[in-house]
Amino acid sequence: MSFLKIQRVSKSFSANVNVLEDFSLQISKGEVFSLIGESGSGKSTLLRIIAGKENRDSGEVILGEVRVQNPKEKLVPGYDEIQLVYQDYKLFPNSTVAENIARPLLEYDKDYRETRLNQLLKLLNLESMKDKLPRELSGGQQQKVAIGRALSLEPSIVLLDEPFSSLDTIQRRELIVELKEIFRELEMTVLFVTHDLDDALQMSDHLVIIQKGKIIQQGEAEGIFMKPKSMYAAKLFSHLNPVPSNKYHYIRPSDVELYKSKGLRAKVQESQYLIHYNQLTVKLSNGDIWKVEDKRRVFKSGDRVYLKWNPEKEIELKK
Ligand SMILES: Nc1ncnc2c1ncn2[C@@H]1O[C@H](COP(=O)(O)OP(=O)(O)OP(=O)(O)O)[C@@H](O)[C@H]1O
Repeated sequence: MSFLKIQRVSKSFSANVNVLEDFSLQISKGEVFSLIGESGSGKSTLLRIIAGKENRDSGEVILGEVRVQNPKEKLVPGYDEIQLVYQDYKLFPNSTVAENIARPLLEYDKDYRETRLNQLLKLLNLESMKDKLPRELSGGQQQKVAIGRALSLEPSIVLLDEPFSSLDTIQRRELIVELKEIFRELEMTVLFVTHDLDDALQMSDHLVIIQKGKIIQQGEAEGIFMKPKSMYAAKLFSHLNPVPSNKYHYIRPSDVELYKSKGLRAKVQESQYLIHYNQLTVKLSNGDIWKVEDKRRVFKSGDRVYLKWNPEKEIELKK
């Protein structure tokens, strides 16, 4: 049964430009969804609307049994049970890790506050750092403290708005893996917004792809990879090579095999060393430029190469 229901939400900031258009999405309790879309596609606006921090023009957001009210309908906008964490979520610089995490609990009784704080420090593996100040921590640890603060009020949903984009790739990957485990343990419902497909996949198999304020596809990542419904969804995963014999068909570089004779003839224009293969830019006799993967690293610029692929791997895209 759906826990978060977003029903036909629309929002515009200026006339004739809808940032969100008739947007609907449902998430069950304990599910983690990754929402991916390019800059300006309406991701942050959506999260702010879900959190009750931005007025929607129409539509409803329901969490459990509760209708999320617009800020204009509420004296204090937002809800304790819906926590939004974003990139420049500021920690209090002169407060310790423990004080930062427990800050939202100041009105609760001392015993509960201490028990909850200790639970969170343990969960987030921050016990040894509880007396440190934010500036003594790495960027990843600081973001964990921010997540700890968001979790302190025992929210029923956490909305993450690119909270890791200031971290380097290694820190980011490690933090995502760690948080994923924590969310699983807490059976937390999470909506993670990013523009990076790798980050999205690290966090969850369930992708929601948005473009210009509308969902263009959602579901398991593998299904979208195999059967993307649009060029944008397809290209999130890899480059696409146009198949010469059918103007609606494309083949991914990883599905093309390379031979020294027999197949579709092409000439290597460039070879780029990448971690798992050399990426070749090749030119077909019809002038098309393809990207293919030379996994054995044998072809050089200027070489002839012959290409073959399984037609079942071709992706059909009509638009
Ligand atoms: N308060 C606002 N006033 C006017 N326009 C706004 C406001 N907030 C967002 N917008 C506009 O709405 C559109 C969507 O913005 P939003 O921040 O939701 O996108 P996003 O997908 O989160 O982008 P990014 O990945 O760059 O953060 C943008 O064109 C933005 O300029």
